Amino acid sequence: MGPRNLFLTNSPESSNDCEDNPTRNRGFSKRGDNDLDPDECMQRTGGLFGSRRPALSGTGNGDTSQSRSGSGSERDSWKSEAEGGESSDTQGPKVTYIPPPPPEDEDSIFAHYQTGINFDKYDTILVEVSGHDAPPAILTFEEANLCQTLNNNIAKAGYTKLTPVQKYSIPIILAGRDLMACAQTGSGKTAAFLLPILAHMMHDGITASRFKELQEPECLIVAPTRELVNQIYLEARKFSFGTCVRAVVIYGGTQLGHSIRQIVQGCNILCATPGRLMDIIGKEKIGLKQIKYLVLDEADRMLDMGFGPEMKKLISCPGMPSKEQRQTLMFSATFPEEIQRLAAEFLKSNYLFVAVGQVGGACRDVQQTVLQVGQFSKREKLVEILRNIGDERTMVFVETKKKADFIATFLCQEKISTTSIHGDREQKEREQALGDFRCGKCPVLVATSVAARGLDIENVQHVINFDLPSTIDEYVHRIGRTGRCGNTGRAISFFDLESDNHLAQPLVKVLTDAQQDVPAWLEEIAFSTYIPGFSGSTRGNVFASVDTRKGKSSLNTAGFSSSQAPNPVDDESWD
Ligand SMILES: Nc1ncnc2c1ncn2[C@@H]1O[C@H](COP(=O)(O)OP(=O)(O)OP(=O)(O)O)[C@@H](O)[C@H]1O
Repeated sequence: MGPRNLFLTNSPESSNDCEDNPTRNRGFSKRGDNDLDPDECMQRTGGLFGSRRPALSGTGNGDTSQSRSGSGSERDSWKSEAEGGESSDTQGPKVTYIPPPPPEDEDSIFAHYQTGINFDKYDTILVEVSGHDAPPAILTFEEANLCQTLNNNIAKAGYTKLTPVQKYSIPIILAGRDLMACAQTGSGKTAAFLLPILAHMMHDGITASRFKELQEPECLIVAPTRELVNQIYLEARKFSFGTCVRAVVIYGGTQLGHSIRQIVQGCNILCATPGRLMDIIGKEKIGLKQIKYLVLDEADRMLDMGFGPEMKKLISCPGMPSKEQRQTLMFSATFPEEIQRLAAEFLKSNYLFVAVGQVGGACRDVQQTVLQVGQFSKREKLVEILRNIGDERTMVFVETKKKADFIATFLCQEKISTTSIHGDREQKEREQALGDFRCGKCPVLVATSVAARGLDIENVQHVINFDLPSTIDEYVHRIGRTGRCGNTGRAISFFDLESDNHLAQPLVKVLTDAQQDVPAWLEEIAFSTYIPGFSGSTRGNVFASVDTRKGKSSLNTAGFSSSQAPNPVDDESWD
């Protein structure tokens, strides 16, 4: 395959890219910049430079002919989005992108990949449920007593056996309880909340219909990135196939009018990114009165200081039922303890906490390797590894959007077929990039943290951390793009002694807990880098972090959490 998707980075704007400035990356800026989902914010005000960047030249398939949006504006708060956001004619160019409609044919709707050789090993993972009066786990789909249509859809999706998080979460949700669930990446958390919610809706009936002027969905699912929210929507659409439940997705970077048109056609399950959701609420295009189920996927991310304020605004929006009157469900693979405490504000006091294996632990089906590679040797090493890998699908994570462009360009020049995804690309380009990667047209995807969480892409065999992320939780999510659903995968991380030492200790712990080899040099750095309160190796401690209501104060696998860790350079850690 020839080189594709060259994204040149030598425009004056990109060399001045403010988001590479560390002080702008953590939501502390004096300007009140809020480091929210650039997905949501960046295209609204036209960027720091007042307008979108000019089109960048490219080669290959020509999909770079789109102009790229500016970057600085992505720090704007949701309020300014809602007030003067995409829909505003006065601020920045209008977003006109209308995503292609989802597939209509049954084969595409139910297309799925095979579970891997380690799927059955899920059964050996320890599960802890805390909180009072938890209903017993179920062992089979039949025990869930779902309606025939749902059972048919489950079968068509290729699900024959429940994963642990499903065994425990489904009866809890069916019993009407609030839930915080933590389970390893790729272990089926999406179906764990979708199936029981759909079962409730089928049982209780739905009120929203296309004939109503104001759409009032019964279920609201929020997630941090556009691609993830779209993926959840496709899952909701799959499981609700043949029912009268209608799922809708709305996200930034697309035409606002398109989002509204989707909603007015009827909306029972609304999947949304926070910025677009607040826009639509602000425009009174949906009512929240009927919300019975509120789901925060990647909940720790949704509650951290990037999205947390928006989520608080969401639950205090006019019409939103109080936590006593709705069912609130939170899912993630990582759940720092201080975020768990914040979550209490959203949940009934008797919520249940399900921990499948180690909270924040890495998936054991991913073989993890950490290499000591200095900044200036990284490119050479990357090419060497990619040449060995051949055409196997690989995600390469870097720390900044600018670097994503740069590395993608570099790999294309090296004749390695590469595409890229990050928050400065137009939504159309992002979707094209993901599509090219999914179908194998471009086996290498260079990504920022925007692609770290939730994305479920078949056959990703390798994850390479060209740059390590600033937090260990982010590391766990990134490497979780491979080794999904019982399949095996490999993760290789470049550890730079100049910048990554703060990660040594939590990294050793994550490796140890996942029964991976720990390089002696890494252990040495870990021991010499003191982190107050870090409990060191806890191989024997299966639940290093648990339900915070138990009053334990041990750190989770992270040692750091996303809200407290130093975040020196990761310009999309808040995406
Ligand atoms: N019981 C099951 N049987 C077979 N496949 C399943 C089952 N449950 C989920 N899957 C499949 O496993 C894959 C991973 O599921 P999902 O994306 O929900 O994982 P996740 O736990 O949410 O991961 P992440 O933490 O990365 O968001 C999906 O392709 C999904 O369709």
